Amino acid sequence: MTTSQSYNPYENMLQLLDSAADQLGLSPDDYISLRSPERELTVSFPVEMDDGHIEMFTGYRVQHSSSRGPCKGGLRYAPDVTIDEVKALAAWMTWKCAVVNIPYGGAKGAVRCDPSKLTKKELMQITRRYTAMILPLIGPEKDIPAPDLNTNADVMGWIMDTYSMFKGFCVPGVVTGKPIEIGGSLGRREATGSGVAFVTNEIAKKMNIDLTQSSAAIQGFGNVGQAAAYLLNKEGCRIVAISDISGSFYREEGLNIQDMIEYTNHHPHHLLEGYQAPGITTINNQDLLSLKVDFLIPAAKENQITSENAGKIQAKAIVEAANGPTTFNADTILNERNIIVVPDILANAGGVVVSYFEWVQNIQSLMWDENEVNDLLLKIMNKAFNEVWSLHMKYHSSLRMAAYMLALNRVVKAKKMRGIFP
Ligand SMILES: NC(=O)c1ccc[n+]([C@@H]2O[C@H](COP(=O)([O-])OP(=O)(O)OC[C@H]3O[C@@H](n4cnc5c(N)ncnc54)[C@H](O)[C@@H]3O)[C@@H](O)[C@H]2O)c1
Repeated sequence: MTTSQSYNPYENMLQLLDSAADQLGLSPDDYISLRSPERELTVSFPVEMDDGHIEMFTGYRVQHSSSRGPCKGGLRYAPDVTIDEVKALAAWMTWKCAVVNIPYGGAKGAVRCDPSKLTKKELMQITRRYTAMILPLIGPEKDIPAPDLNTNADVMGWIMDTYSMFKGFCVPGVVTGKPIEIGGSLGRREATGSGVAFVTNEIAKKMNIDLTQSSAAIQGFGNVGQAAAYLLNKEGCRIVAISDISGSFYREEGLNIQDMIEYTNHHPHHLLEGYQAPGITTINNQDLLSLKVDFLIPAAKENQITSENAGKIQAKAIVEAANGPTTFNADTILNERNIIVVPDILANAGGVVVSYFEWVQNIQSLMWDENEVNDLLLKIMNKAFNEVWSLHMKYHSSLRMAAYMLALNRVVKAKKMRGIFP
């Protein structure tokens, strides 16, 4: 990872927000309240570990905006997560939900912990206690968590159960990304990757790149990276490089994605660590980012494409599957170098769109089939992509700026219609 000492994701988000507001000709009064989150909660709590000792954990839940509906956003587990990271991620959720025009605001949560060093029981205790601590903030009408880095359907199931125990009845709509058996939606697990594959297809068409003759490098091989790799590969794109936290794997003729997914399924921490196959070489994680490919897909975490490595990128387009992988300064360099960036708030919105479908099914006690889910997902992603593209053409702006303008305009309109309380 390229870590610039001064990098602050929230500052990064504010720079973009101010630029978009400027382009839209908004006055500070129109959007000043969007420069700060509506609510921030920091919690500290003890957990009895398997060996009997007590360990303290810190968690966060930040609600950036509820102007367009209940707050919505993932929960991440990471040892180095900061409140500014969570604040930025919460704001990105507000913009993302507005870009795809679903009736949510933005939120995000985190617990400072390293799941690779925890047993399943410890992870469950942490999740249950964290849920209890943030209980007053969450609920189907208030704020609905979902999976993010290092969290998954199991974690969502424990949150749903803990919340339901406090309420005294089953409340599936309190989280999305749950196991199917307890109210999860068909298609949710692959949804973010499906959206990434969809926008990669669309941008390929705009760039006159034949997807079946194209190549891609993917950083990150978790929930999102795996689904994106699988779907793009299925459509004929050659995935030449994939990395995870354990290393990067390269094969010019293309990697066997199914084999790699199966390998991670059997690894205790779902990693590619030790993966071997004919023709595969290992490369440096940084070198993956500068490979000569059609599409570079960062699907790991924020702050990966920085002013230090943006000049070395050789991909024709970057499709941001991760949240915030590109810094503000790196974005300027990429624009100057005419490298197209499909921004995170559009590219990875498939997950929250199907989370929305899951919530709709939960509150109506309905179950949609997978085709219904996928058809509606593609319809929404298609509309959002075209709206962003139209603004990009109209204002000769980057796709990121166009997406921010689309989102900000929607949120500001909602705020104006509601007025200021009291
Ligand atoms: N899960 C979702 O539905 C969803 C939706 C929208 C956006 N996102 C974003 O997508 C990104 C990935 O989320 P996820 O749910 O797939 O997480 P995950 O924990 O399932 O996977 C993350 C992957 O990134 C790898 N990784 C971490 N640091 C790395 C590094 N320095 N170099 C290379 N690989 C590294 C990990 O080993 C893992 O393979 C995050 O930015 C997340 O916020 C996720």
